Amino acid sequence: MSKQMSHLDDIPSTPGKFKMEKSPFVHNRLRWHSSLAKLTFWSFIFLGLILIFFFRSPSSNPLPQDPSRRSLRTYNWGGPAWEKRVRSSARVRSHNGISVLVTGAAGFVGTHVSAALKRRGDGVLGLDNFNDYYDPSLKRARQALLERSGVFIVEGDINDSALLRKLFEVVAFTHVMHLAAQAGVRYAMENPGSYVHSNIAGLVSLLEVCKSANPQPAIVWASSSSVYGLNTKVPFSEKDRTDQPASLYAATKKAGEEIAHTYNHIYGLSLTGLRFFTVYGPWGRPDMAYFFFTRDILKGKSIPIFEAANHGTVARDFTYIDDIVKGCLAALDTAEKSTGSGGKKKGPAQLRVYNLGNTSPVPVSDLVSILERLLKVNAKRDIMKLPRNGDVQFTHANISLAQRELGYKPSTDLQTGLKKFVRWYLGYYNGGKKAAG
Ligand SMILES: O=C(O)[C@H]1O[C@H](OP(=O)(O)OP(=O)(O)OC[C@H]2O[C@@H](n3ccc(=O)[nH]c3=O)[C@H](O)[C@@H]2O)[C@H](O)[C@@H](O)[C@H]1O
Repeated sequence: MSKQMSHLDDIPSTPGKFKMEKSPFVHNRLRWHSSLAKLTFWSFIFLGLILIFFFRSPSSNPLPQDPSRRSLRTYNWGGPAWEKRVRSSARVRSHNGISVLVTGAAGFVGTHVSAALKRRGDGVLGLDNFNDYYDPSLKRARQALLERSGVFIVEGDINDSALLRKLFEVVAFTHVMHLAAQAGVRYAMENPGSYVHSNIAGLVSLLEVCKSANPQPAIVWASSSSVYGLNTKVPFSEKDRTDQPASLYAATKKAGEEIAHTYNHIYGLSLTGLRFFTVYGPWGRPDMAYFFFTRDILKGKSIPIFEAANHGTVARDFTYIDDIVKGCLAALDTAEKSTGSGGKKKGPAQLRVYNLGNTSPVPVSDLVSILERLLKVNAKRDIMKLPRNGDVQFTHANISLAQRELGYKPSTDLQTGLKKFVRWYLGYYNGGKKAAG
């Protein structure tokens, strides 16, 4: 009995399914068949699970656990009709105009820059992956807006090198305005992979294609004020250290600046990084404080207002979108040509970094007071300690370099800019009745 028990214990089966025989041969065969049946059964289950996962997955990305895969959908592109739209959108319509590929064109800054370029007769082609970091319907509305002015946005990811190569095959872009990125300082703790995917891998993917393009385009791209990290000397100057980022977002933007240096050095790509300081305005990003404060004040929800240690003020050098757009266009207009060709450097090329800020930081509590006045609603203020999740206490740009070399001169104060934002917000969300998501 005890022997039989030990055999039974050996057989990985549901009791009662097998009639146990005494013969060791029959017994062994049974064991063999049973193991085979088990193996087949589990193989089918395993295969089934793989297939279910595969078909539920929006792409065949081999990194299914990677949270950044959100944006790696498969996109439809190519074909004669598609190429025609690409060409027509990128066609220069003014004397001395430039032809620009704008990545992140359905984003906040991307939409405004694309529209401004198109208005002055430049050729503009947009590229955007329409990911769902925030409400994609807002991105679709921006797309519709651009479409009406003749800007086509290709749906695709900057990590798709085949798509990028195709775009450069169809159009000889003179410039790339690279604004596609994973933004937001606090979200980096929730989804770090998406920052590496867009801000590092995506940037390299784009630069790889640009370096091989013939002619190579000049590239202007969005860095961030967050590269100044924990610096305490203000205002922040381009000469200051940028080696103590407070968030992974900041670290990826800083990495971008170093990557830009490398591509400039090895391949002769002309590269200009713009350090944006908390850009706000109509068609803005719902993940930013001024935007969701507006939504929550209107809803009567309390809003968390951060405060530094010992009731220290948290402040930002809020910069209005129209000023940023002027800075972007000036950077494109002053960008020198890349010097390489066929993937080889032919001579030194331009490498620049500029602060694009407003030079007048405003405490976050003042931002809330302005919103209260504009919305005619009192906010329910929930003062809380500045969390250690990526935020820095203050930002303040020294813009003298951009002033000197780009003619950059911001002219919109926070009160005026927020007035325009609130007007847009109330119109877009139907008088505040349809709240932002
Ligand atoms: O310049 C940049 O490079 C970055 O600007 C922006 O980051 P930030 O300056 O952090 O903007 P934003 O989140 O609107 O917080 C504004 C203020 O509200 C405070 N804040 C925020 C949230 C909250 O719940 N409470 C609060 O007080 C908060 O402490 C802060 O003082 C872009 O999002 C980022 O993508 C990048 O481009």
